[in-house]
Amino acid sequence: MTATLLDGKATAAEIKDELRTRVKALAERGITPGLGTVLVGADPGSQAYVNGKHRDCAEVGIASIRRELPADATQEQVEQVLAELNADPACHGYIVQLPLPGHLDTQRVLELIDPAKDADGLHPVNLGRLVLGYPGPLPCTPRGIVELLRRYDVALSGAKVVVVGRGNTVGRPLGLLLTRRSENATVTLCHTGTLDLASHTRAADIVIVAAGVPGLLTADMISPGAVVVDVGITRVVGPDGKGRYTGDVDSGVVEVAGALVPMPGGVGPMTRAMLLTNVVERAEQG
Ligand SMILES: Nc1nc2c(c(=O)[nH]1)N[C@@H](CN(C=O)c1ccc(C(=O)N[C@@H](CCC(=O)O)C(=O)O)cc1)CN2
Repeated sequence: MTATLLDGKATAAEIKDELRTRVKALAERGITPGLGTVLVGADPGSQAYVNGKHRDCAEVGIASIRRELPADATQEQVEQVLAELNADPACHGYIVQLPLPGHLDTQRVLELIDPAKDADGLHPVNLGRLVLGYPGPLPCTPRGIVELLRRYDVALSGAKVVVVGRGNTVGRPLGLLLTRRSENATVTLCHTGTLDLASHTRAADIVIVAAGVPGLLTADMISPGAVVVDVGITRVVGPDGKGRYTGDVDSGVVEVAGALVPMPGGVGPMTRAMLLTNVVERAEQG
């Protein structure tokens, strides 16, 4: 068996088309949605991701608001930028690109984002809303995974899903999303303390790996026909000395799985599309 690839890039393009229509409808009401980004320092990876977010904005008609600070910016300077974005009516949502330089208090910075403008959906208030089942912006990566599976008609209701990884950005909120009544999946959340990981993944209909451990999930760890989602993205240096990104799913899995969300071209593009969706939704709410 060779798995069907679930194409996050094509699906994200489809979502961007839909967003363009919604942005035009907003323009008729005199509203231009605006996404802000806060980048501290000059890490090339972070710069590339922020540039990508602004390219996405331009593609769908969202206004870009860029704030850039030097790597040695003080906590106060960063907090001042957040206060400005919180007060700016043209900014419907914004993100602080992570990771921040080590001398900054990341938790405090993230807590200063106005929860109503939290385009990443990671503010403690919004994660709390997710726990309670209240409406609010959803974390982009978990939302992107659920949306991709939905658009490919992967049945979630009643499915046994194993999520590997308990991080606050992906694993934990994903478990919450998948167990909502609307998704209705049965979720096992595995992590570094899980004994005999393979006994869990082998019993699953869907395995979602967000552990940040290259090649963690191998073909012998899944049941034939299972749906596998690779959320891992780790930078490794090859024998040629060149850097590249690798996922958490070993290349042999494609021969056993029924469907595979690959890395690259799977979850990453969906995450970007969900960021735009959060901003457009916020603008639609007025
Ligand atoms: N505030 C945030 N910071 C960070 C986030 C985030 O969601 N919010 N996530 C990552 C970086 N990131 C977006 O910021 C991001 C990473 C990777 C991709 C992506 O599309 N990856 C490609 C593969 C890699 C490549 O070709 O460059 C893929 O999966 O196809 C998008 C966004 C950390 N910081």
